[in-house]
Amino acid sequence: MTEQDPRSMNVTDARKELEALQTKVEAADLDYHQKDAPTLSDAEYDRLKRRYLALAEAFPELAEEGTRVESVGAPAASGFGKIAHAVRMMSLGNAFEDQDVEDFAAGLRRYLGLSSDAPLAFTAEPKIDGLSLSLRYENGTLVQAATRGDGAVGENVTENARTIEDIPQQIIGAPEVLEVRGEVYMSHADFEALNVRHAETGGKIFANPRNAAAGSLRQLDAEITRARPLRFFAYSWGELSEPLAETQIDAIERFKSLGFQTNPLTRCCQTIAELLTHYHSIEEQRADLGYDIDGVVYKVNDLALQERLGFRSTTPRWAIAHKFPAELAWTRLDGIDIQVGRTGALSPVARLQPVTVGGVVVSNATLHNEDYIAGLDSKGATIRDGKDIRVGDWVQIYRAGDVIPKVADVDLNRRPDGAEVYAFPTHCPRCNSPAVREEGDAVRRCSGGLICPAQAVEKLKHFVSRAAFDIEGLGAKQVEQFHSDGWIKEPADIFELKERYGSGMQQLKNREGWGDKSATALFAAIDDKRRIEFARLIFGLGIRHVGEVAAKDLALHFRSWAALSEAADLARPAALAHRAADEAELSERQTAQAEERRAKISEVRKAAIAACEVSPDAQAAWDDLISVDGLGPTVALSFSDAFANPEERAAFDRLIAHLEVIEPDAPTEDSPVAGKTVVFTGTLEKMTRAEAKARAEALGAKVSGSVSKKTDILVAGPGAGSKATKAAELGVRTMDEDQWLDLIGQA
Ligand SMILES: NC(=O)c1ccc[n+]([C@@H]2O[C@H](COP(=O)([O-])OP(=O)(O)OC[C@H]3O[C@@H](n4cnc5c(N)ncnc54)[C@H](O)[C@@H]3O)[C@@H](O)[C@H]2O)c1
Ligand SMILES: [Zn+2]
Repeated sequence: MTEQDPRSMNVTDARKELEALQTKVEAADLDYHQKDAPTLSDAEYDRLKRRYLALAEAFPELAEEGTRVESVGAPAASGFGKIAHAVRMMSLGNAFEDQDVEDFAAGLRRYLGLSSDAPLAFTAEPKIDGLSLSLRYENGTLVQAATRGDGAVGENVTENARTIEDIPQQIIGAPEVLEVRGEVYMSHADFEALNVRHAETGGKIFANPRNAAAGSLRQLDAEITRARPLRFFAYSWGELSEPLAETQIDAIERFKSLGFQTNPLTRCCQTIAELLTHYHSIEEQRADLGYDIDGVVYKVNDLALQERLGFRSTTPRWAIAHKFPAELAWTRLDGIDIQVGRTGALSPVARLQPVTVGGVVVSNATLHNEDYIAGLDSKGATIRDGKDIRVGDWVQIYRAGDVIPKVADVDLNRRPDGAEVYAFPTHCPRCNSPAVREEGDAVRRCSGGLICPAQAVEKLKHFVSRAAFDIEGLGAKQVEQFHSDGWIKEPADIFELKERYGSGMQQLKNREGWGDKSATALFAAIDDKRRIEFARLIFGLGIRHVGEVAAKDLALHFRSWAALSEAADLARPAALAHRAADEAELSERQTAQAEERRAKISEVRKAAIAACEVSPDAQAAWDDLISVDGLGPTVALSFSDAFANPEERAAFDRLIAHLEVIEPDAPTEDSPVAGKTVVFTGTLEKMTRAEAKARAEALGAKVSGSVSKKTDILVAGPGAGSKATKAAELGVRTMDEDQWLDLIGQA
């Protein structure tokens, strides 16, 4: 089950998937939060939700079209009185890998303008798997208890909460108004005893302690709750008449002194390394705790910083839940399928005896590449103790977070007799062309080019994807259909669909899933894209290594198709010389002695280039090409290869004949910042970073991410850190946001 990268998706496919996800997530939310009877595993639910969020983020316009706006939990169930929370109750963002935690902390530092070595402490505490509850005390007396509900309005469970021993009815020395928040949960022992009792008396059997806790608290008759052994940990707060403390950890201490249970594994950590150590220590104690936890929650300790960081729509920016990894499972590898990608890459996929991993049935998993199967990493070092993977083997499947399941390990004890070493195909399984592996490339590629149907379909999918031509009504599925019918083989064919098959549009209208309206709409959408921005066109060609950024830079630099293809032609001899030099360098690397290597290599490169007798014009064109922002020799070479390939070039020409290219706006040359290198740092208040960059570039400035001697201007907002220091050292002109806007005449 592979998921398509949202960035390469078409709006039609995205809408469909979003709608399907929305229906599933909403149903699961109701089953879980309202009925306390989940119909999906948490891992599967999390996967759906993350996928939903990733798509909604990539296609904000779809989220605005009325698809589900993100929310917390589920609305309060009918039957309960409703309580509007004075301060919203939130969910938590998730981290799965250590890297996610590093990214989280780095993001906070950026947001706060803290340098990477400035102190930033966090609390770490178990994430209790129960349900959250908000308790309101006025003048020390418990007056109200509410569930989270949808975050804004919860269910009134005051009478139920009064039956829980861990929840004090009276507290002494508290602020006049104090809302204590925490988790209601049930211990393993109590959960089991409850189910045994219910089995005897014919009561409801709960699937897990969380459901039992939620089902027990959310009873219309509080006397039923009284008979259920619920517990409560305090970890947070809502409305307060005066501050509780200055730090998270002191606030927890304060709860403790007021008579609440707080989790004994709560710690304050000074570094990420400390957080991770504590995470692993909690993970080790997990089985012995006697209650369910599903991760560790990290919170910024300084409450003033929490305040500054604030909230996103449903989660605080200052906290994250570091979830425990999804389970592992063993199963049999029944076969290895080879998928062929857009650039011909052959990717091995494990076909598995279906197995449940973290609540999801997995029947496919990635095997990465040839070396991975053989037991090697990209540098040739052994992995899995050098064990290779063979068809028939028992393999361990690992699945965490959003990540596609992967084959992680092999059980040699269960290897069937006669299992053979896997021979990676040397020919493309789709077109039978030789599959070649170049020096330094981990991937073997089909050399069939345009004759390979697998590559052709992937290229077409790329062509209609969101960042390229983004043709409404023409998603991956339609492209596959049209290609298998022989209607479209290459991008140019899309623009001939109407002439070829459109007379009366009989053919299309008669197809299943199509009608008069959708066929007409499709042709209109195609016509709409006959005028296309230059950068989208370049990206849509699907040249290896030429991504969105390189395409934009090429478009800005060359401005017209004629100039672009002319540059490719002119630079070709120098590109070939560059390749010859690369090859010479590679063989030299294998022989030369370490000390002499550098000098030797540059000598060998020079000789290889000299042997190619590159004209000064060609050299200048090549130098120009690799100097295009962010391009460099690898991308430039791949670009040059594409244009020098006669079949590909002919396909480009056929496509261009249908198009009118919209050239990018010329940057202003007479602006005060034209040609200047600018760096933005700190918090910008009047524009986003992206806006600031776009405006500066439109005025002919170059925007860079780091301060160096080449920097002309540093625009520093509040919270600017090391960049401002460096600029001062180098004597770089520094100004604030207003001065900058003044300078560019946009104050
Ligand atoms: N299986 C299903 O069908 C299904 C459906 C909906 C939700 N879910 C589960 O619920 C989760 C989403 O629910 P969510 O929005 O409550 O998110 P969440 O449970 O992942 O995280 C937020 C919650 O963590 C709790 N929490 C526990 N310990 C905490 C601590 N020390 N500090 C702060 N908060 C703490 C709070 O109640 C808070 O509301 C999903 O990840 C999924 O696992 C499952
Ligand atoms: Zn092929």
